[in-house]
Amino acid sequence: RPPRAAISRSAAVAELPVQQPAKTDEGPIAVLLLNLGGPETSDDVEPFLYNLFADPDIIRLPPALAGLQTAIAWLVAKRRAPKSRAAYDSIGGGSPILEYTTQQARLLENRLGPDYKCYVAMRYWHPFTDDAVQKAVADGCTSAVVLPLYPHFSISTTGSSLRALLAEMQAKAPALMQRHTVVPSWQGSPGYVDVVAKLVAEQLDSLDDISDTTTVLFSAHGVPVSYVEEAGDPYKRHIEETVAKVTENVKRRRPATTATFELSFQSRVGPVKWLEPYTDTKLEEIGQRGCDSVVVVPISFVSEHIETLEELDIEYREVAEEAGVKHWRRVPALNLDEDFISELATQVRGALAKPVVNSVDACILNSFDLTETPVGMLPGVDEPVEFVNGRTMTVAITLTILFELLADRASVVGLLGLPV
Ligand SMILES: C=CC1=C(C)c2cc3[nH]c(cc4nc(cc5[nH]c(cc1n2)c(C)c5CCC(=O)O)C(CCC(=O)O)=C4C)c(C)c3C=C
Ligand SMILES: [Fe+2]
Repeated sequence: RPPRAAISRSAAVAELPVQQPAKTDEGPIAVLLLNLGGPETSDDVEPFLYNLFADPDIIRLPPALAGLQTAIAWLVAKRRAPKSRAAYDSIGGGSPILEYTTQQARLLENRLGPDYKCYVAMRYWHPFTDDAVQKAVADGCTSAVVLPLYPHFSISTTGSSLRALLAEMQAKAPALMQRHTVVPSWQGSPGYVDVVAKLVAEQLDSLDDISDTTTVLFSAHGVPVSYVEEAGDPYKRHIEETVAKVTENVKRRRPATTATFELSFQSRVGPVKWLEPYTDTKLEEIGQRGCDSVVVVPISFVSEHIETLEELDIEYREVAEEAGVKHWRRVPALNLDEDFISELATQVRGALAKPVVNSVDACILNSFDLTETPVGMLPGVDEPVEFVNGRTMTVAITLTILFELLADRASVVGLLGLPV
């Protein structure tokens, strides 16, 4: 993959929009809030996982295996579903991500006023990107601001969502295609840093009379190391920027604090190497070195969901306590915090005051070229890929069932390096 400076807009998208979105007599400005989505019920878990693993920006297969993407997604979703379902069951059967995102959209719309309408566009579960775009068109919106609810750019999150959005706008929303601007990432925005620091300081205060050996542990969702080292994903750099700025801000707010500040990565899936240190290993180390209190900060998430409510609050809390941590605090996600909603409004208004950044440029700014054939897709137009996928799916399902019958399947997924 070429270094960032070498990537330029391809001729195919040279005519993409440079028009600033604006309220027109025809309709309000759409604010498209991009997020991942999550299953609402136990029955949704497997199809949700299928949608996620069928995304070539999530499982980046070598070109030789590209035609197997859907079959592999089917296999991996099927195998992961029981574990995943149990996790969702432990937090009430589904993810609260839609509820929080819908409320965030409503509060943001109130904050922005009548010239704007906010729409939730989820990547892997309802309401999908196409639902959001269709709604905006039906409401008469002729321009849009695209705001990913991911402060840090990753190929696997914002990149993937922008790919889906671009395809949808190109096919069905020419006006929005002509007139949209994107906030590519907002990892260092003063308003964002400030609201996270405020929430961290509140948790530190709750430990004031109890402990003087506190570690503030920022825990970010991980990505495979290959995303950063081979594909040039800026995600790790973005996370590190936020952590440095929040740490500085907390120290300014609480100059007497003796806490130490560290970073780790959670939610690893599958056998490949992900960004390290892993949060569970880090928590063990913190307990073992005699630190008796920990403040965990879910740094890459803007609302509560499975990774905060189950992985951090249940699984990792237990790991920490077994390692000797006596006082566990978890900073809430940003959720409906008023300062956070103000920050979202600042991002929308800021985007309108700056030169237009269309979906392709937003990715190029982050070393990711949306106009290239995604890894995991065959070069060329979509149809042959679909055709190959359909055929190979049948063959692969048959092979999989044979494998299931004849072998320990862990060795099958291990061989392919797939997530389960
Ligand atoms: C916030 C940043 C996120 C990054 C980066 C990310 C990368 C990434 N995720 C997976 C695999 C899974 N993610 C799952 C759920 C999930 N992930 C994020 C965020 C990021 N993912 C969110 C907001 C959610 C939704 C949570 C919910 O409440 O529903 C899941 C499903 C849950 C599970 O079974 O663990 C999987 C699987 C990969 C492979 C990846 C990078 C390549
Ligand atoms: Fe994830």
